[in-house]
Amino acid sequence: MIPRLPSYPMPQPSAFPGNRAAWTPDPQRAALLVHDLQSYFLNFYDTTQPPIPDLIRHVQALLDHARRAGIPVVYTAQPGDQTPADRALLTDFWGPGLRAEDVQTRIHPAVAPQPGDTVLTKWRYSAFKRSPLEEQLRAWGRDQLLICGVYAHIGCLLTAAEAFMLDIQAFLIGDALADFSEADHLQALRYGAARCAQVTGTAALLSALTPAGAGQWTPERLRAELARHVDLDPAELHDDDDLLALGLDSIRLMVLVDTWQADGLPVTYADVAAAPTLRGLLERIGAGAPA
Ligand SMILES: O=C(O)C1=CC=C[C@H](O)[C@H]1O
Ligand SMILES: CC(=O)C(=O)O
Repeated sequence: MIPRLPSYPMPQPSAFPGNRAAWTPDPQRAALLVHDLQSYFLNFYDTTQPPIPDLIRHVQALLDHARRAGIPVVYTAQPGDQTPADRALLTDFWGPGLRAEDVQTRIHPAVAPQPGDTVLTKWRYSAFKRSPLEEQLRAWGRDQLLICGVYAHIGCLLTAAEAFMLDIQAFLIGDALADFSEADHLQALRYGAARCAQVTGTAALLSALTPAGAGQWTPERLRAELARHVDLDPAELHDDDDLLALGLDSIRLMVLVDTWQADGLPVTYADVAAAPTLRGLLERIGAGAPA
């Protein structure tokens, strides 16, 4: 009952509507919602064509950052073979829905849940309906919901609207959504920005979620700082050298971790002790492999 969905260019932040609210995403208040990115819903697109590759790439970036920053990740996924009683009026609009086959119900493998993520069963357009989402957010002490996934003008927008009515600040990540058409996508963003949500883009959101000091710890600065503490010239410190074996003592390591944490880096002493190399540290803070 869902039509074949056309390719259209992923809306760019320059085309996003102006926001009525002025909410600031906060890594201590936010949870990331990956909305219904199941193969069933994506397979109505040619997933090799826009907007899907951008959608997947942006959701991957959001997931990587959220998991590194300790922002809870929540997925919603509809069950297959829903009974008529469970599905109720959805059947009148969308037919019987997903079959209970992994090839339909699975979250797209490129953005699959990982240990520590939360996966909620989705029963209605809004992710809050017949779900513990609200209770879970309250339990986490989080009142911001960062929304990505499909479909923008249906479940993503209505979840944002219900969040708004629950006094939860909803952020529609405009270039990490997909919809039935470009017009539907843009209309969802316009409605959200004007009535119930903050519209943002992936890059701007990730920047806003990255504490100010974090960007100061470039790979080069980290290499120089670590080399200094093991009496080496930076060029002599190799990416996979064991820093503890080179003489970095535990007290010094704790001081370094305190400094990095104060600058907003999502790194703990245990992280470094588990992978005491420059490469391990850079991967942990999301700076990728050393230059
Ligand atoms: O089959 C369904 O349940 C649906 C199809 C398309 C969009 C709706 O949000 C979803 O409920
Ligand atoms: C995909 C879907 O279930 C929704 O948009 O609500």
